[in-house]
Amino acid sequence: MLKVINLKKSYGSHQVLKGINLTVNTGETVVIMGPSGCGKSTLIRCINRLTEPDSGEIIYKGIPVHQLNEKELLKLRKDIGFVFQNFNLINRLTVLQNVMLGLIKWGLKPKEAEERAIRVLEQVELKNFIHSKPAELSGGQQQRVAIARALALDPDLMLLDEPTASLDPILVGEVLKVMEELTRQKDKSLLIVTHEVAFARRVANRIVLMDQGVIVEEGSPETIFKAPKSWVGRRYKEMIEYQ
Ligand SMILES: Nc1ncnc2c1ncn2[C@@H]1O[C@H](COP(=O)(O)OP(=O)(O)OP(=O)(O)O)[C@@H](O)[C@H]1O
Repeated sequence: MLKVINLKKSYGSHQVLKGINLTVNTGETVVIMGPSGCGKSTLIRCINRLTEPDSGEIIYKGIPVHQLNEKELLKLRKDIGFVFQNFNLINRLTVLQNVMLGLIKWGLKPKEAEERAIRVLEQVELKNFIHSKPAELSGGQQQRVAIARALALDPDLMLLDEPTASLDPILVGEVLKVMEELTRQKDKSLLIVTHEVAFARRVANRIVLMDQGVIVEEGSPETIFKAPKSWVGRRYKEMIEYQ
């Protein structure tokens, strides 16, 4: 589904990604973890070129994403959903309109777009809020709208960049629950950046640990959390034991 080869990115003299190699298979849930500032967000944003990598290859379903022009990229982003840390909803539109917007842009008739939007909003348990404005919702609800918006386009790959990072701890669970549902859809591949260790252990097929711009370890949750090889892995093992 996705293959990243020797991806590099620098900001000035700071090399944030130092040659990342990563694959995500069809239907797989891959979780990226690592200390703050190690390059997780930069990596996930480079995959659909919200951030431009300096060099390396990104191959999605055989398409060389690193070589696409703007127009081709827009088309690709329909098939690769992205959920940001801070929701990025449009405040003057209702929840329903926020979800419908992308569908209409992609050519659905308003009626079809509305039906599809309502269906995905039901899926994230927000049916009763479709006519609310984002500002009237809690952070957890807003993030679920953002997930619904990405889901509505029926992407084969979803990239989620710390979707619970800006939430009150009490609201984190409701978003994790929706994400866990997504991992059960066998036709969708997920690449998730998160600090939620217990969640990662439960849903990941594979965990990728990063430190200072490199992948230091990857493997199944059992391997990583039972017998980690890297210091990052050992830290997460301690966190699990402490919980
Ligand atoms: N647009 C930018 N300009 C300059 N430096 C940047 C930019 N974006 C990220 N960086 C730097 O790149 C490094 C990696 O950032 P990144 O956001 O990828 O880390 P992260 O692992 O996702 O961290 P966190 O878990 O805190 O979100 C950091 O040192 C950050 O300051």
